[in-house]
Amino acid sequence: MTARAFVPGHVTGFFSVHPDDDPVVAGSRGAGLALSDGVTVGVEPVADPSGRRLLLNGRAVEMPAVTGVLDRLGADARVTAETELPISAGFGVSGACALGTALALDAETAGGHTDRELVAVAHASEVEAGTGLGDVVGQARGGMPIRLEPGAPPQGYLDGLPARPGVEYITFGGLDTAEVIGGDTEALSRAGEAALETLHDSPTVETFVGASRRFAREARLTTPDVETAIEDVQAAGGEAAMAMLGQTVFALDDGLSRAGYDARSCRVTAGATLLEA
Ligand SMILES: Nc1ncnc2c1ncn2[C@@H]1O[C@H](COP(=O)(O)OP(=O)(O)OP(=O)(O)O)[C@@H](O)[C@H]1O
Ligand SMILES: CC(C)(CO)[C@@H](O)C(=O)[O-]
Repeated sequence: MTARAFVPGHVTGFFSVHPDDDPVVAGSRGAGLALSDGVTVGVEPVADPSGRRLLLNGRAVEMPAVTGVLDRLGADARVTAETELPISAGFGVSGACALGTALALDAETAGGHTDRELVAVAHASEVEAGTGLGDVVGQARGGMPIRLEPGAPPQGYLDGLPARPGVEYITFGGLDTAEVIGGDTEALSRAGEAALETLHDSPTVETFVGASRRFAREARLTTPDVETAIEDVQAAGGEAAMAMLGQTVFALDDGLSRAGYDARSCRVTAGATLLEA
């Protein structure tokens, strides 16, 4: 029997970058959505490092965030990840694989870690890999996480919006997260901090989407396809913004399909959890 965990996809609407020498403390502030479209991760312990594999939708891939989790937990395993989400398109698939591996591995090996410790292991591995800063803590919390302080708890501190809206999304292509967060992030972070202030002053779903839309433009991250889709959704009376960090647009409720797009539909959902055997 292999232990399995479900980790929601996580779309960040806006963020600021907060580096630190300690990868548990480093991270981002910002806000996002945990989605019912996510990643189901199974682990099967193996005898030694030569047996380590990550199969993503059946294909052998490299994901340093997952390798980091195995290293930190001192374990060797064959990891299988199944997802309907696009990779590198702003859904935190690597964070989901890291967190799912940590949760399932602990269950499989009766490893004796607490939730908080496993979240810290996955967060630190994701930060070191350079593939995310805030997805893991958002995926662990679920709902509409607001990351008030960067890093994994107890340094990191989250609140959230209690709303659970329907969400649609469409992807026009990927963006290299490591390239963006490894580059000059000063202007981006200023825009992210301003967006967090805006949401703090008016903590509603509509403010979240509006502040995210403004952030994407101020940070100069939108592409022509993304801009057009956002404008089309607004013209049809809906609310949409860009998913960080991908060429992806998300909309509230049926905003994209009402604007004529062939979008995928899901919901805001609860945080990561082990699945029944
Ligand atoms: N087919 C693939 N395309 C892109 N990346 C892949 C693929 N297979 C495996 N990977 C690995 O998956 C990880 C993708 O991380 P990346 O941060 O770009 O995307 P993500 O986790 O889906 O989320 P986000 O876009 O929200 O940052 C990398 O570690 C990369 O090496
Ligand atoms: C950097 C990031 C946008 C990548 O998905 C995310 O991890 C976040 O919000 O910190």
